[in-house]
Amino acid sequence: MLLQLTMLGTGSAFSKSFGNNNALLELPDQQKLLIDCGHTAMMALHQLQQPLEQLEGVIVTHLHADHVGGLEELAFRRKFSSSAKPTLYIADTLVTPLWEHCLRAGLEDQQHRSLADFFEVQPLVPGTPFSLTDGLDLTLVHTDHIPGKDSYSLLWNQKLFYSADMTFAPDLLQQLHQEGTEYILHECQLTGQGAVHTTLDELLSLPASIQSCIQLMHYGDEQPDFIGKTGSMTFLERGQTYRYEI
Ligand SMILES: Nc1ccn([C@@H]2O[C@@H]3COP(=O)(O)O[C@H]3[C@H]2O)c(=O)n1
Ligand SMILES: [Zn+2]
Ligand SMILES: [Zn+2]
Repeated sequence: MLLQLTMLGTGSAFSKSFGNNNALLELPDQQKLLIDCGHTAMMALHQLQQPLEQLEGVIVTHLHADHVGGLEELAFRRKFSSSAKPTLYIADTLVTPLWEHCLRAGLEDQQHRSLADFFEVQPLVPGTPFSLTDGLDLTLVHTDHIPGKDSYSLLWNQKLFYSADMTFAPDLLQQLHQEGTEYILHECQLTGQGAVHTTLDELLSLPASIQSCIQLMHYGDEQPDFIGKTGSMTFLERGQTYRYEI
């Protein structure tokens, strides 16, 4: 099964150079899904000349603006075009907070009173594989990010791990590696203490066999200073397409 991932952006939350860390995923059955939809996602799709009408859906990892800030525009533009509602794949724990705390103020009117007026909502049970299409399972893995806020990483067929935002979890990465995960797309804070993110120094402390599986994303604008300083780990780049056999 070949997964094709185009990075809409690879930057940290406040990056001005790399855009929000969001991706366009293309499945073997031609379905196109967004992985997160931050406030720069709509511009990134426009620049890639990717029509919104061709998106089947969006997967949401957690409720920060660099991951959900573009959902209002997506919802409005799909509502007022003739295309079908996009499917929203989201942890069951985040369905109500997404509407009540993020989207309701902008989207609600007398005719549109819930998330289901804009999206086909597909709640996912964290830890339970969900079959997206024949031969492709997505599992949400609850990972630590902001204390008290639910946040999820994505595991595809046990082979590809997409961290989204998380603090360093060496035991999880070790376990995934032992269970056959071949690709780890990991967020990376390049400077400072890793209070709510994983730092480059933490990733560099991992065994070499795990580092060789890692591609770095969600990095700050200082990234050019770190080229050549990440061991065998490479940087994912904005606008580039990557292919993973999983
Ligand atoms: N407790 C917190 C909460 C937020 N933040 C910063 O805000 C950003 C929100 O998006 P992010 O990509 O999760 O990165 C967060 C931190 O930069 C932070 O540094 N500490
Ligand atoms: Zn983020
Ligand atoms: Zn976050």
